Amino acid sequence: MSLQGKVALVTGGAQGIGRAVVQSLLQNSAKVAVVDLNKACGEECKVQLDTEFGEGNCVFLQCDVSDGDALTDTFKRTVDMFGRLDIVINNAGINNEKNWKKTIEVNLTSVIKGTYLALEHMSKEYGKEGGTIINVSSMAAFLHSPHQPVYTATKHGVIGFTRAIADASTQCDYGVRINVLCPAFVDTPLLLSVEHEDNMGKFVKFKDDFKRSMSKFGVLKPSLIAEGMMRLILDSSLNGAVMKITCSKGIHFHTYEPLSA
Ligand SMILES: NC(=O)C1=CN([C@@H]2O[C@H](COP(=O)(O)OP(=O)(O)OC[C@H]3O[C@@H](n4cnc5c(N)ncnc54)[C@H](O)[C@@H]3O)[C@@H](O)[C@H]2O)C=CC1
Ligand SMILES: CCCCCC(=O)CC/C=C/C=C/C=C/[C@@H](O)[C@@H](O)CCCC(=O)O
Repeated sequence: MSLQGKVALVTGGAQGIGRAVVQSLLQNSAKVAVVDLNKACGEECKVQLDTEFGEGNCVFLQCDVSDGDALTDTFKRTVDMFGRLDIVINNAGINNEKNWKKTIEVNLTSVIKGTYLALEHMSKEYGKEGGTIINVSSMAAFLHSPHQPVYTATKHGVIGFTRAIADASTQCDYGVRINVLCPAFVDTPLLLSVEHEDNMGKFVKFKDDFKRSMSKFGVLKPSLIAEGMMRLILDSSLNGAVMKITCSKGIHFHTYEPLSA
């Protein structure tokens, strides 16, 4: 499967799930813009990726995705540098129940903004050639964890927004497929946030329940999430799909009952 000639932008690409996805994209010969707030981690990531895949195939762009103007500029810089845009992964996310407004900005508002920017650069509506967008939600959208009410709300929002805009893409012939990916627990630095009052606020008292939940459901490897992501990128039949990845069922899709009158 070759993505030769394709250009991808991955938010939160410097570590965790985003980084695993960046590696898969490079392995499949895409050019990649690694977009992340963390400058040190992004620069270290770029050095390692250059060593593994050769210089000129990826770029690190520091950006806070919750800053709309900065995100707009980052998309423009990617297209200026690589000449086009074909794949956008809105992946950056945080777990912060204490600063819950920030959680909404990063996990939901920036996904909406990132989708609209992606459409400006890829949609036939704007005279572009089409492409594909994947928004990262979570299995938290299918549970109602008492330990993460706002995180959970943002992940529900990402699914609702993605399914609606995917329908708009079909109806208005954007030529862009838009899908959503919902992983269960994944072995990344994000999981450490449950230990900290700065992240969890008053819900930190539930940290042991959280850990029991991780033991019960298991913890996935980032490489499996990247595998799911590649399926969403390459399967041209998928639009508005809700991919779930869990230890018990692996990569599979959520099905919705058709609405009756
Ligand atoms: N790790 C897990 O168990 C699960 C994670 N997810 C979701 O997957 C996505 C990625 O999570 P992980 O890789 O686990 O997290 P992580 O914390 O390991 O990596 C997230 C990356 O996003 C970057 N980031 C954070 N805020 C940013 C901002 N404002 N602007 C730009 N970059 C920013 C961080 O610097 C970091 O490099 C998130 O949306 C998360 O909610 C979903 C389900 C499970
Ligand atoms: C520390 C904060 C980060 C939050 C991490 C998450 O977003 C992960 C939330 C994970 C929930 C995992 C649930 C897993 C459930 C499954 O094993 C299964 O029982 C659910 C039903 C399967 C299905 O419907 O496909």
